Amino acid sequence: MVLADVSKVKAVAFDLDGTLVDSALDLTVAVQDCLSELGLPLCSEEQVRLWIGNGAEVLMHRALMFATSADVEETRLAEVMPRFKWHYQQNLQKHSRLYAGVLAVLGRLHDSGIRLAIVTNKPYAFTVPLLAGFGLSAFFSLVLGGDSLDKMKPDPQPLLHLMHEWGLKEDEIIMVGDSKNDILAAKAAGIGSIGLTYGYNYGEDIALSCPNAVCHQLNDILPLIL
Ligand SMILES: O=C(O)COP(=O)(O)O
Ligand SMILES: [Mg+2]
Repeated sequence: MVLADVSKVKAVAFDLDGTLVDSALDLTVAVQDCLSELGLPLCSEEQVRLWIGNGAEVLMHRALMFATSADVEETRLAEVMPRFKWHYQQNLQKHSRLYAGVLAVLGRLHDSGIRLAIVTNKPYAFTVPLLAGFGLSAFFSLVLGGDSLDKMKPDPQPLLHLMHEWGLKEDEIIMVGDSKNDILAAKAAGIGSIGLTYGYNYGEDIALSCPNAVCHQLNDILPLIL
């Protein structure tokens, strides 16, 4: 590593999907329910894993493009989104699972006095119940969804907002995530990042985005931060 001076790190911004929660199967089921209602061909979980990363609307846009083999009008997407949201809300947590070590790692950081935030591209309305359902709410004093501000990752806006809210300098916070959007957002905000290899990153190697460190399991971030 790596991070310039870990002794300065006071806060960690965590990504959610592909970092703390493996949510791909529940997202797949919601996408498939929508496609099925529309009489369109279904997609696979493998495909959905490649489409996750830019929020629910882009996910559904990619699914519709695949299923219709055509570009998707904004109006069509706007009609479908309420159905996607309805389906996903029914089964936010049916198949989703925490990745190995999540509770222990968050507990350790929290107990060490590190402030924790969620900075996800997942819509806020799904993020809050999912965190609650997995017993994670108490770890996070700030939760930003993909629709909480004007812009989402890879734009730095959510991270800059968090740093402003908590009065943090660039070397006092790091971003931990599975996607190049997390690493790009961190770089644009001027902060360090740790890339995780087990999540969803459009089928690409997270190392190609040049995070400050790459970890294969969440547990491995602890010695880099504490
Ligand atoms: O919902 C998405 O597309 C990605 O969510 P994430 O930012 O938590 O990975
Ligand atoms: Mg992610």
